[in-house]
Amino acid sequence: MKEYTDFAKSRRENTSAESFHKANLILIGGGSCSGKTTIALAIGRRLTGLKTVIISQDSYYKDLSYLPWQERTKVNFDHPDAIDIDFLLSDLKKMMAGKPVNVPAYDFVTHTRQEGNLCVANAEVIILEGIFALYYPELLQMSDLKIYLDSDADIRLARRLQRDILERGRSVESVLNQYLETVKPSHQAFIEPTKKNADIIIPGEKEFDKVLIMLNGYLQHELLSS
Ligand SMILES: Nc1ncnc2c1ncn2[C@@H]1O[C@H](COP(=O)(O)OP(=O)(O)O)[C@@H](O)[C@H]1O
Ligand SMILES: O=c1ccn([C@@H]2O[C@H](COP(=O)(O)O)[C@@H](O)[C@H]2O)c(=O)[nH]1
Repeated sequence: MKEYTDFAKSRRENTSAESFHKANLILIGGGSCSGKTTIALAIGRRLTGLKTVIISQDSYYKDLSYLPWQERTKVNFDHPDAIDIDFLLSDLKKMMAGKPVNVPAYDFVTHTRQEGNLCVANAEVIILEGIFALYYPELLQMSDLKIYLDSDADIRLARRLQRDILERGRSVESVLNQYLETVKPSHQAFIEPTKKNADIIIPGEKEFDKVLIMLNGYLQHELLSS
């Protein structure tokens, strides 16, 4: 489960649900293990004065509980059809209108989605991170800022090997097979091309300090002065 943080006392906490202003949506796309979650959390921590929520697009993977186990493992999770985009858009629209939403929880071991325990309400800034965050046109249209994390494929694979074995119950063999069969070709076909939809492209292998100072200045100016 990714983090929800009420980073600061809301500047609009006395505002009634009916008169709630539209929340701002920041999209963070890029390849698997490019650093999307890391920078989302860092941006969120710096957005003082705004009630910020971080949503992982991974929470909206389609629930494969209807498939036999062997069939589930053959699914291409790096194809845009693997995401339940209608469900994600519906939840995001509610969140942006200030309405309460229970974000689902996705289990990478069983490839199933359950009811989650992350409840979002009255968010002022929504940060959505995911490999397809910059893919779907309707999502792009709803957003206020689009960021792409750009990391070399070999760095991403090294990070993914470590992460998937430690956190997602995979073996070295399964990570490498999945990478060569679906992750790498789908990255080239569907994810890398979304870079052109970004407002900012951030190198995902360096320290983010300078980028965060610049982004924070921009966001504080844009969001707090609106
Ligand atoms: N700029 C960076 N420098 C070094 N390690 C990083 C950097 N960004 C992310 N990582 C590490 O890479 C791994 C994957 O990062 P994460 O943010 O979870 O990627 P994503 O959300 O894109 O899949 C994590 O272990 C994280 O600590
Ligand atoms: O059941 C699943 C669902 C997804 N994946 C992989 O997850 C990554 C996306 O997550 P990141 O946190 O951005 O890395 C994607 O590349 C899928 O291959 C999975 O393995 N199993």
